[in-house]
Amino acid sequence: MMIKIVKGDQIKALDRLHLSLSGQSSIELMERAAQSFCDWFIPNHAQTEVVSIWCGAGNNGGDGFAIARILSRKGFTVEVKCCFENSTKLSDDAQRNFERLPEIIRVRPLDDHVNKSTVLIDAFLGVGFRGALKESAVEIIEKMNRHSAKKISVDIPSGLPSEELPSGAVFLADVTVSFAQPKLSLLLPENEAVVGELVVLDIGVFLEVYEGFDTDFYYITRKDIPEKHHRFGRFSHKGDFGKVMLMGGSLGKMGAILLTGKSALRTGSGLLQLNIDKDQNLIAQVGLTEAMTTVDEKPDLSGIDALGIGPGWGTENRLEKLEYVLENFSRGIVLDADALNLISKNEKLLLKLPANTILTPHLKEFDRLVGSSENQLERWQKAKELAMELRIIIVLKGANTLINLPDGRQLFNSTGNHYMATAGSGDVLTGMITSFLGQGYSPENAAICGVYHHGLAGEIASKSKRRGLIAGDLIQTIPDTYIELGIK
Ligand SMILES: NC(=O)C1=CN([C@@H]2O[C@H](COP(=O)(O)OP(=O)(O)OC[C@H]3O[C@@H](n4cnc5c(N)ncnc54)[C@H](OP(=O)(O)O)[C@@H]3O)[C@@H](O)[C@H]2O)[C@@H](O)CC1
Ligand SMILES: Nc1ncnc2c1ncn2[C@@H]1O[C@H](COP(=O)(O)OP(=O)(O)O)[C@@H](O)[C@H]1O
Ligand SMILES: [K+]
Repeated sequence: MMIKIVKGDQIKALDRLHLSLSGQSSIELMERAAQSFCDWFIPNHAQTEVVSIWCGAGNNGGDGFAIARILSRKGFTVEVKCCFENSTKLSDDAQRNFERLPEIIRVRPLDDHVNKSTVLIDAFLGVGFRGALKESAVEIIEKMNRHSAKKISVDIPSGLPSEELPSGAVFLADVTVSFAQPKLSLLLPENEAVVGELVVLDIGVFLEVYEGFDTDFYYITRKDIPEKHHRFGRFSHKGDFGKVMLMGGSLGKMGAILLTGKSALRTGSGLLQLNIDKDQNLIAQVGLTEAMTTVDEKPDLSGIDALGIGPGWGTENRLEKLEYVLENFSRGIVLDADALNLISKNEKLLLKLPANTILTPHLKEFDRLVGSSENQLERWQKAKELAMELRIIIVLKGANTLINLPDGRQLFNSTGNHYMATAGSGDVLTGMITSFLGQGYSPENAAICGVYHHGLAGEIASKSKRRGLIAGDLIQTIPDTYIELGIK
């Protein structure tokens, strides 16, 4: 069961369902949210001198009061800024946490001046924000934005609607710490300057409660992954781990297909065959000693469990070969890079794609396939429609890669970071997804596991490599992702 991205105006109903199933009270859930926030905050902000928490009258403000109490008890100097006229306006749970503020915390009324703080926490407006901002709220948001402190939003930046772009003043966060599930607007690239870094914290909402909510958007988390993996036994042999063929590379671009090949092997493929141009054979054989090569225009596809096509391939004189493959192989295909560009130039190929073919376009490749979009919401919609129409899987790459399934579900990935925006990173992903297909995973699970492990490899590798991360580091780190997830 995967977390759904429930709409902002349904979150109250989601909470109620969780509370009735879990027997928890709403104030306990708020405490859990505040505690999760502090568990994330404390190790990351040990040097902070003053934390200024701007609290509204609703439950977002309630979270802020609870966070203030917890941080103060942990030794932080905390001040609370009241972003409401008087405390009679507070929601019940906000009121209770307001009353529990320790005396040591300085509580400043709306019109009071604010200290120079090192961190400003925005607990003014959360998912309860509706309609146009009141003038008084605009002023508060502008005041917060003028502050030079590091800015962190609780749940969602104040003034940002849950599913759209902001239409007026909005808090500009360096980091947004969202509870239970990311709100859809936090995943829009257009909102990057508003949201900053995105952190999503598990606050223990029961997975069962998501079932009744109507949305096609899901969020892939760590919990979803282990059960999707195959188990291999003591007597497993290399045939069980699958035989994959990769087609790609061309003069000057052999690196791409070698990266894809190494990635497939590191992901666990038992046998790898590279189908490359004859004059590049030596490079392939030397570059990847574990692989076999073929140079046939129409290679023998019998016995192949999965095919990955496109990295470094070029589009010149490839059409016939791609048609040959699409007509003669349907066991599991991943199309990337130049295979996608070839389709863009020959749209009729789209109709030849076997059901469940996996396409892995980045935004530009996707736009070349279907035409440009005004914004990301429109692009997501087009990806969903195309996946449904052709019964294929479209992996729309980027931060929070979106997997579009033939049944209309759209799954956002939660792993990865911007250090992965480096040449060849996509080639590595193609190798991983093809490898999982070859190991007998369903196309849906191959896409999910590929995307999740790829992002996780990026997270692990970037701990020591940061902006020096290269695609080869991702490949070397793939085995660590299995260790991290406890998968044998
Ligand atoms: N499971 C979870 O996710 C959990 C969620 N939790 C937390 O609850 C939060 C949601 O709380 P919520 O529903 O009380 O609403 P919230 O965001 O505080 O906003 C209400 C305030 O906004 C104001 N306001 C509204 N529109 C406005 C406008 N246009 N212009 C100006 N003001 C406007 C409105 O004022 P009013 O209109 O009533 O005068 C009222 O004061 C959620 O984001 C998360 O932080 C956790 O505690 C527990 C687990
Ligand atoms: N900012 C980012 N956050 C997370 N992942 C990213 C980010 N930028 C790129 N990636 C990932 O890196 C990969 C880049 O793929 P692609 O653009 O095809 O690279 P290349 O063509 O160089 O191989 C994709 O899997 C994408 O999801
Ligand atoms: K907020």
